[in-house]
Amino acid sequence: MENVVELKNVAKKFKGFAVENINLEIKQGFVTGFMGENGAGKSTTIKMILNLLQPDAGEVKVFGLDYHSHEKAIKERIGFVYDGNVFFEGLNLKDIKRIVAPAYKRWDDDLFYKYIEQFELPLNKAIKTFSKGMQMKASLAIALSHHAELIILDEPTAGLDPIFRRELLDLLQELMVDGNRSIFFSTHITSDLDRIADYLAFIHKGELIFNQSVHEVAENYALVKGKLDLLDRDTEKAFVHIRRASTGFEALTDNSSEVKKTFGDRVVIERASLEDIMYYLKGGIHLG
Ligand SMILES: Nc1ncnc2c1ncn2[C@@H]1O[C@H](COP(=O)(O)OP(=O)(O)OP(=O)(O)O)[C@@H](O)[C@H]1O
Repeated sequence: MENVVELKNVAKKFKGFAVENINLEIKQGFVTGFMGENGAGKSTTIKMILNLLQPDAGEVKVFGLDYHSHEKAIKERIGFVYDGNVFFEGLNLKDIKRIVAPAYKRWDDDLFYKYIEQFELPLNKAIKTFSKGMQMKASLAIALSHHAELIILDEPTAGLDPIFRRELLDLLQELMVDGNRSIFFSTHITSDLDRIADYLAFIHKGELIFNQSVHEVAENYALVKGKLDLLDRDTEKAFVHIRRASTGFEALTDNSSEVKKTFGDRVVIERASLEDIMYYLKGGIHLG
């Protein structure tokens, strides 16, 4: 399987925060959800993938190419979608198209108008009058009109109402029918990930905790409940984080089969939702 993005040992240090030793592969032809709590380092990582921020160490490759010698070729093939002031906000979509289109070799006017119609976006109204959702759609229409193979979205659904959110997710899923397109999107809304992600990358305090298919995550991670006397220095190693109460413990494991082997039916093993995983990892020091 080919990777559209490869980060090798990537690091970036800010005052009081660091993204460290990130090894991340984004698979071609799939939707990868990038999850992590506020301030975990999602935007920082995305900016490094887009070359908007240079890593202090490590290597970033997109489509197997590096920015050093292939910046233009890479950027032609990426669409970055977010709801900020991407465009001059006094301009309307017609003006923006006039400015943006010549920058892309593969710009497709017909496709642009098709998406404008599909997204019900006004061509002649200033972008500043657009709602958050409309801005997101405008940005997506532009990314799609230059046939971007890799679409990167930074928190595309944050601040959108539930209906719009669902519409956007459906749309992203439709885009995948095309074949070799890849989508990478960051979010902390776990239901969005449940809905469309094939792979999940999880970042916590600047460290990539895992990057697995949704099936692997469902297989490996589990919530385990049992009596306190089952825990000791050795058995605790099976858990990522443990919560103790007088009535017993509840813990998250990233190695469900090992827990089954160690504890058998002396514990109750339940499916861990993505929210459970985020919650436990957030509260957790890394054991084991
Ligand atoms: N240019 C910068 N200079 C200094 N610190 C920065 C800079 N950019 C980001 N940071 C810090 O890095 C940390 C991670 O920020 P980042 O935006 O990557 O998180 P995030 O996971 O995208 O969070 P959120 O979900 O809240 O958007 C934060 O503590 C932020 O203050």
